[in-house]
Amino acid sequence: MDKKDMILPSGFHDRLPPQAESAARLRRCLLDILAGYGYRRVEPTLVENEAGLRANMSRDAAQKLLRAADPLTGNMLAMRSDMTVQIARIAQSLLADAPRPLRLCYQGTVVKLRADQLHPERQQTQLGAELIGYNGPAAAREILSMAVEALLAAGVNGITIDINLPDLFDQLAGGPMPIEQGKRAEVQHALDMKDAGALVSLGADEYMPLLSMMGAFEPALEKLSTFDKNGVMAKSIADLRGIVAPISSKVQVTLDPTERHGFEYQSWFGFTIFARGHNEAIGRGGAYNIKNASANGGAAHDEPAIGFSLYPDPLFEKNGNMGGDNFLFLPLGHDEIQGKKFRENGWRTVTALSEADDAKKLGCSHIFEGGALKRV
Ligand SMILES: N[C@@H](Cc1c[nH]c[nH+]1)C(=O)O
Repeated sequence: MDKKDMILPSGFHDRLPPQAESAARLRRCLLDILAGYGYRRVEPTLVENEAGLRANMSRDAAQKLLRAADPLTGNMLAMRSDMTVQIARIAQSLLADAPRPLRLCYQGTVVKLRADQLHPERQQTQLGAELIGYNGPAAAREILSMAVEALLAAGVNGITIDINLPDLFDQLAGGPMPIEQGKRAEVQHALDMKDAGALVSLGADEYMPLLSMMGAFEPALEKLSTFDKNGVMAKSIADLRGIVAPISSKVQVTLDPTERHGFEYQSWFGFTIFARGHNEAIGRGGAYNIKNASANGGAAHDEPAIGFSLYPDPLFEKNGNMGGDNFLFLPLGHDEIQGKKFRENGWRTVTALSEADDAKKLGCSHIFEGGALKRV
């Protein structure tokens, strides 16, 4: 094989020991917490028909799919870039008749078409949970608590949860603080950019206070309730307090009501997860509605759902402890029964296959010699 053919495409990397093992341990630990909360595991396919995958995706996200024509059928195929939309498809088709609320969890690799400077990786691990059939405050509380518990169990430090209200602007603009339809996209963009000048020039001064409402959760929520003169958000504000209560002493919680970055389909509630030492978010979640898929013979109505996805790869890279203190070299002619016992007791045995094998070179910490365990 030509050496240059062995170079991987940009944005793709193999994971080697010890990171690959640390990654497996971390995934197991996160998934065990989700399983403990009654979330059943699903394994969606890596590749789907592009049209099916797009059905629950925004146009923007669909444009970032890595596609290829299927030589068997000529159909356009795509690799998944977000497993949440696959869970939505499964909930509406194969599991349309399963009782609600339906709790599912998943873990797998997702791929995107392009990398950018901020996100150089095109292949990522995605791991998460989705609760389908109800997305009110009680569901939000469960999902958020579970995400935090999983990350804490996995030893992630310095967690910050940023709470967002992705459809807040739509709610206000279509209700108590009207903005004419034709102008909404521009005002929304000004809010997204946190651009006070643009808000003024668009005549949306009323919305200015929203820009300064980000920060520590309680004070920011207090500001939001002062801003909410007519009390239209009073219930949502009380709900948010209830949702955050179980995690507020365990992690840092912030509020950024107008932030929508990365929320492709979430509705009344969203959150972004950060961990100390990582500039990029390590997870995201929120409430959304699964579009009616009755045309495929599935459920005949939109379904509320809520969930979260973690992107734990950066955590693996930092957890690269070789963990090599239990590698035991078994020389030629050792007792195989004894070897089995060692494995049962947690040793990882490396069996000599020829005289040339060397315990030290093979990374072993111990050797079983003359009936005794010795350090290498
Ligand atoms: N899959 C979404 C997060 C999410 C899961 N469930 C609801 N929202 C993302 O990666 O951005």
